[in-house]
Amino acid sequence: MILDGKAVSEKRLEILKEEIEESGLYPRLATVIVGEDPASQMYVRMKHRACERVGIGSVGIELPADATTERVLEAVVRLNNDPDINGILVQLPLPDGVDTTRVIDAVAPEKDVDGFHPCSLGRLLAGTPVFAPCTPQGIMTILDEYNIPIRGRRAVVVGRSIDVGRPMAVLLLNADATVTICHSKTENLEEEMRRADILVSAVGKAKFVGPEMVKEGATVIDVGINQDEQGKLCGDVDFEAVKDRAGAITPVPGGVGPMTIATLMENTFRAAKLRTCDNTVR
Ligand SMILES: NC(=O)C1=CN([C@@H]2O[C@H](COP(=O)(O)OP(=O)(O)OC[C@H]3O[C@@H](n4cnc5c(N)ncnc54)[C@H](OP(=O)(O)O)[C@@H]3O)[C@@H](O)[C@H]2O)C=CC1
Ligand SMILES: Nc1nc(=O)c2c([nH]1)NC[C@@H]1CN(c3ccc(C(=O)N[C@@H](CCC(=O)O)C(=O)O)cc3)C=[N+]21
Repeated sequence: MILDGKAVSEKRLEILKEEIEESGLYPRLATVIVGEDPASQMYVRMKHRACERVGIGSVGIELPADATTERVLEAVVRLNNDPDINGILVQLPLPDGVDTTRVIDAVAPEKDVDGFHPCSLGRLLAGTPVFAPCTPQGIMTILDEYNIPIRGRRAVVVGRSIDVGRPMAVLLLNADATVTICHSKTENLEEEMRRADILVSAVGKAKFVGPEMVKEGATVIDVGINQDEQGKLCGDVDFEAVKDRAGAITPVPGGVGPMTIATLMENTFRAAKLRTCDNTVR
């Protein structure tokens, strides 16, 4: 079975659009992009388009590639203090000269719709999440939409980044999976991966996952965004070789990627609601 993330994202965006309309709120997202990396510019454009579609206002702050950390922090602080802004997203990666940790830490936790602030990650770990990172949260939505059982199942996450691997493992743990996190120092990686009922690959290498790493019938979630030899967009999973062995699998494109953006919209609406109805964040 193909897990159609694109279709799930369309459905969720339609529901969200109605919810926003009914709420009478006008949520607003600010994006911050530093430099002119074409991929980052494309992602930010996609986010702004999604905002428009569901009735979220958006503003884009663009800073030059040679902006200092202080300059980026200044922009973030201004957005923190702007009562018209509910959500702040600093597009990653930042240029080498900018201290990414300081910038992420500067985002007001109640506006941290990306879920990368240590406060958001800590809450997730504590089991009381407010904003979970969009990519792994979007994956949980796909699993839920397709009724893939998680409780008691063995989940293996390959990758331990702050934005994907770690929060993915915690979300699966919070949903009662038995979770293993693998990374570049893992011994017997293939053996670990083959034990997975739910295998999530967030590595960033084309054709990283072959059929020999996948248990028959496993659910395979492909987070990777890579280019193949022809320069075509592809995931971490050798899709053609794995798809018949997997019980369910996400394609690239059309799998996890669209869910990341849909979840960002959901988080931004939640940020707007939080401000009007409670103050549990911070
Ligand atoms: N679809 C979407 O919405 C999104 C897709 N992505 C994509 O997902 C991929 C991963 O992103 P991200 O987590 O940010 O990337 P990072 O580069 O931050 O993390 C990659 C992880 O893979 C691990 N790794 C690298 N090589 C191996 C190996 N040979 N064996 C086992 N583990 C390995 C690394 O281990 P170690 O920690 O030891 O170095 C690291 O933990 C990328 O392709 C990215 O473009 C990212 C965000 C959103
Ligand atoms: N602060 C921050 N937050 C992020 O969430 C963030 C980020 N920085 N930096 C980069 C990564 C990457 N990312 C993707 C979003 C959508 C698709 C997506 O929609 N992809 C489409 C294909 C798009 C195409 O045609 O290239 C798909 O997979 O079907 C992919 C990747 C968010 N990221």
